[in-house]
Amino acid sequence: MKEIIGNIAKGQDKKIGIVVAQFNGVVTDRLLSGALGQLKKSGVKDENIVVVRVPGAFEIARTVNCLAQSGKVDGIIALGAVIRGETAHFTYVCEGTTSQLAAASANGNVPVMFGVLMTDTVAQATDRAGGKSGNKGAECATDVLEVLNIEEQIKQL
Ligand SMILES: Nc1c(NC[C@H](O)[C@H](O)[C@H](O)CO)[nH]c(=O)[nH]c1=O
Ligand SMILES: CC(=O)[C@@H](O)COP(=O)(O)O
Repeated sequence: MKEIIGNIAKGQDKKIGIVVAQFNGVVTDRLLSGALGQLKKSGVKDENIVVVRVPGAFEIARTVNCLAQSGKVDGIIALGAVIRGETAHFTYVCEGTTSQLAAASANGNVPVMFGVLMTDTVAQATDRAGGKSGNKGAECATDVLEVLNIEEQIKQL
């Protein structure tokens, strides 16, 4: 019986793309900082990271697909912060972003980590961007390296 589990220590040669929404930039900048810090801690070289800034969460998926099809990266981290307002817009931004990113990761050329916060309050978002609930960007950095290592091991079966 063979068992495969991801090893993030094997990420040094990987090229990672980060697509980050600028909407709620106070939060998304902290997500980005968490992701960059964890990638560096895991040995990913600075020259192997590309950061693409898009207006809002709804624009992330298209840019993720563009980056995935470019062949320039091995994995992608999608970062954003969608915070509920007064109208139904929140629901449709969340639904559209989630479904498109899920499809991009499942069907695309490279794994895509889902680091788009979807919260009812600013406090919930800041708690998850380096606050008491951790940093979703840092989590995604660990996760993308784990997935890439898993897929390398599968190819060697
Ligand atoms: N309300 C939030 C948005 N809204 C903007 C959309 O994401 C999109 O940029 C616009 O509808 C144009 O297509 N975006 C966020 O990232 N976070 C929000 O809370
Ligand atoms: C998630 C959103 O698009 C939201 O911030 C927009 O706010 P509102 O629903 O009050 O227009």
